[in-house]
Amino acid sequence: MSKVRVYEIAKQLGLSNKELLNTLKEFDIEVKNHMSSLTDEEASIVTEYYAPSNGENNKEVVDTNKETMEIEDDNEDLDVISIPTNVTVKDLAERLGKQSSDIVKSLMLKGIMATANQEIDYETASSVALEFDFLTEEEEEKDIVDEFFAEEPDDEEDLVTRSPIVVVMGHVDHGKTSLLDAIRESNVTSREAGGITQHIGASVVTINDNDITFLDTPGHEAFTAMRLRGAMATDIAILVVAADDGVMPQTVEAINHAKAANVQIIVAINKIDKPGANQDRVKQELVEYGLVAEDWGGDTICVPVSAIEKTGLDQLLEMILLVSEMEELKANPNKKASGTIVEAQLDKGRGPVATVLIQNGTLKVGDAIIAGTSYGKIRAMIDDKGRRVKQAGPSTPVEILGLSEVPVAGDAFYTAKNEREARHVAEKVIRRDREKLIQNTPQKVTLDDLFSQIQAGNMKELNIVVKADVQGSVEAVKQSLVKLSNEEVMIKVIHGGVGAINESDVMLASASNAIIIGFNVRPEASAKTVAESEQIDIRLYRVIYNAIEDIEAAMKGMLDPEYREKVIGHAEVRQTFKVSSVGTIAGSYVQDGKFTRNAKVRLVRDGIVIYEGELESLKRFKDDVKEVNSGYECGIMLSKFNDLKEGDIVEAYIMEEIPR
Ligand SMILES: Nc1nc2c(ncn2[C@@H]2O[C@H](COP(=O)(O)OP(=O)(O)OP(=O)(O)O)[C@@H](O)[C@H]2O)c(=O)[nH]1
Repeated sequence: MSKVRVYEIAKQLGLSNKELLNTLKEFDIEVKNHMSSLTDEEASIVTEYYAPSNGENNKEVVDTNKETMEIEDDNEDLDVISIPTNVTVKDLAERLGKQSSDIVKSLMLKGIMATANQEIDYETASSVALEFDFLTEEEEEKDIVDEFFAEEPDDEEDLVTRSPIVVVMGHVDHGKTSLLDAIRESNVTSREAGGITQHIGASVVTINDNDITFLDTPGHEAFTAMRLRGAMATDIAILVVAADDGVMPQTVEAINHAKAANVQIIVAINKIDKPGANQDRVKQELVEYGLVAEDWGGDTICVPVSAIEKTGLDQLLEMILLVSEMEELKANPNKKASGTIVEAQLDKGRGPVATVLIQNGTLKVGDAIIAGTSYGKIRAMIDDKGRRVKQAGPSTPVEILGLSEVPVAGDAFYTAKNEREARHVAEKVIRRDREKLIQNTPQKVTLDDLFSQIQAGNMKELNIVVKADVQGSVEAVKQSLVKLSNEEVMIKVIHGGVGAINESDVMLASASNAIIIGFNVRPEASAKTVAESEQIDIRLYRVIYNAIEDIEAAMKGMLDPEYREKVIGHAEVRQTFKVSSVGTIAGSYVQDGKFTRNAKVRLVRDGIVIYEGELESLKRFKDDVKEVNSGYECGIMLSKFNDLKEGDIVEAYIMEEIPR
């Protein structure tokens, strides 16, 4: 029985595939799509249906039928390609082996204007393909991003032991950097001369033929930043505690961070060479935090060391190996590599440079990788000893060149089949990120919507710019704010400075999606304009406590100021008159907005607020008035404040209810 395809008959009858498919349905002829075949009998049913009723035309129908069958023979030569439900003109062109311009032209003839990057639907794509003698079938829809990132579990027999990845944490000045340096140096001298360590963000130390990978950035901040991005790149945390100082606030933080991340802790009791060193006190204090030393009956390994005198280092390294052996750290070196970006920056000469830590598989020069929205083919790889390498296996850190842009530290990286796939996935990720952003973050972060953003998982880091009248306040605010960080959101003061809030503060806030907090300072006029257009939340306070309270409340979704101040005008003091028994009257000029008698006011001198209160009186010439508009002069007296000077700015504001 000969067969003919639906689209062929549609073409013969001058119908769209859809129309014909509908008709077939009416005749109860079951077909899946326009690629489906019809029997002669089925074909003649529809051709007859569409044929004019006179005899001549009937003959034509028969002829048509014949011609259709001839076409079928031609079909044997036609290639079939699969295309997705929605395909870009460019992608279709690639699949057809044509130029995008050929497709654009063909679409144009159909009355469809489309650019190379525009998507067209399956029907349209299919009709274009036909013109280039290609039959199409619809590709099953798959989320290529999900599919790409879905990792296949490894078979037990493919797994081999890998070396541990270690981070050093502890309180400031307890010797994290010194200890790392000492470990690296002692390791270098044990090798032949010339093995100079290259700073790539992580380094490999060898002891008794076993490797240990150390992340170079000490401290739990970097570690937590990575963890917040979902990267779990460390196996063991070395908690450095100075024997002369004991457990301090950041020691406790480090313990908590390591515990939260389920990372094994090894305690290095450092500075044992110092006269005030007291190891027992350290062990005693650690008990409070659930770390009981082995010689005290617990299971926490404590190693006494001196980074300065380089004692205890080998023992520490051996303990790391012991713990990693117990942990049975494994990976499969025989597959495409995946891991974490440890560090990344833009190098003037070499372009985007990133240090990656391979966690599974083997990375090779020439591999195409994707990390966040960055992708590319690896041009070169350099290890921590500064040597060029061709490939790197699990637990190895290498610096790589060849990425399209600088990835974010903490991002995971994956290997693609080729550069084309890497680009394709990156583009999809970018598009998806953008859609997500548009969907979930209609605007920049504000304290009012902080809670909902945290809940939606969009906010993992609240960036803050702090401006204050004196350096002391900047520091105080910084410290108290950072302490508010919790499991869900990390508060980061990205910039702190003295003086009025200026345009560059706002630009910085905009670029880093930050909010601005000001203490006893005001935004400059230009900063305000930019802040409005960029939708940057600027919060002004006179008391640090209030700021802490607000942010804390916002993080819990309980921010309550139902009123928000609205600045209604500014006036510049041009002349002052002292009137005995009354006080100082400021002859002022309303620069913008207006002044109303019942408005609240603040006096700003060089961007610093020096008074906040009420208007004592508002006059035009000798008369009391209810309001003065911009462009007019007026006399202003402040309630219980007389220290007005020429050039001061009086800001008028009202408290306005904000709709929730
Ligand atoms: N006596 C003695 N001093 C040490 C030892 N280890 C570090 N120090 C000193 O302690 C100070 C702080 O050491 P760092 O290595 O900078 O400490 P850190 O923990 O990395 O400090 P931050 O990076 O600022 O958090 C330096 O002056 C070191 O010389 C030690 O074993 N013995």
